[in-house]
Amino acid sequence: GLRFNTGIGQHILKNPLIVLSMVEKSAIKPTDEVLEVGPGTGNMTIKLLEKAKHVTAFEVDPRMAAELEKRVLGGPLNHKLKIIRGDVLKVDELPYFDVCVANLPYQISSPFINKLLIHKPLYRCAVLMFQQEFAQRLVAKPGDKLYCRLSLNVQLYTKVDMLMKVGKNNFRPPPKVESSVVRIEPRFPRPAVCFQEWDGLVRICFSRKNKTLSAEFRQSNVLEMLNKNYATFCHLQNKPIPENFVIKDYVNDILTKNEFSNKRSRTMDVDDFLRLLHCFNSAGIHFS
Ligand SMILES: C[S@@+](CC[C@H](N)C(=O)[O-])C[C@H]1O[C@@H](n2cnc3c(N)ncnc32)[C@H](O)[C@@H]1O
Repeated sequence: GLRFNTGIGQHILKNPLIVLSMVEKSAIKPTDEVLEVGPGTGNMTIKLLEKAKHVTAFEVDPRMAAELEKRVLGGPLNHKLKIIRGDVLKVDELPYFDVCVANLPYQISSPFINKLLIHKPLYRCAVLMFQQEFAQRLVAKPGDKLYCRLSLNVQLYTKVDMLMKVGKNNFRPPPKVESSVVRIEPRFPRPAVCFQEWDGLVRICFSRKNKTLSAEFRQSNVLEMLNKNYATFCHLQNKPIPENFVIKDYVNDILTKNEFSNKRSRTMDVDDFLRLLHCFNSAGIHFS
């Protein structure tokens, strides 16, 4: 048998009920193009192929890719499968897909989510397995202990739901921590916000997340950056920087005027952050 390399997240789902449940939750139609990341030996791939029109599977381990190929070769599902041998993170853009289903290697959770967030073509949903705590951060709401920058970035572009917890003994070899499956559905229309600006703001607001916004924006490194960006902004607009301009007071005025100074980032939702970003940007304050 194959030896599993846990260094690249090889924990094979051995419980067929979990595989079936993930496939069922993804509600694949016979016309769907499916993207799978890390098919491994193909336990889930076979089920996806039975439901979908076509499956594209990225697999970085050539031994696994060979195993999967052997499994479908000569069978009725073979023509529906395209195996891409390589690292899914190394492609500039993900291929087109209607549904993405993956028992992801945990090492690539964050970078893969980021790839999904910048993926512009509209897809129906992604049903993904993560480490439990990572999944809880994705779905966390304002006030929750795990609410963080990741929650906001994901919830800006998508609606995320927790589907099920999956104990470690459903995998071979069992990982160290529990897992969870989430369902991600892109928001339509896609919010028309500059992601660099958005993420720049959220990053500052969560740098000391239990403080008030006015405290977050009193940090000298933050003020220095905003001052530099403001100078660039004025230069690009061909406007002189106002005489006696003090970034600290300017930022504080914006926060106060818009009733944000005493708010705390951990209680603010996506719409609050969008409004805050708009207040700053329309006053010439930029985060990227
Ligand atoms: C958690 S296993 C899942 C295997 C199978 N889908 C299952 O559920 O039983 C993760 C798989 O992803 C592959 N993998 C790891 N990093 C990858 C990457 N960057 N791109 C593509 N595949 C990767 C591993 O070789 C492994 O087969």
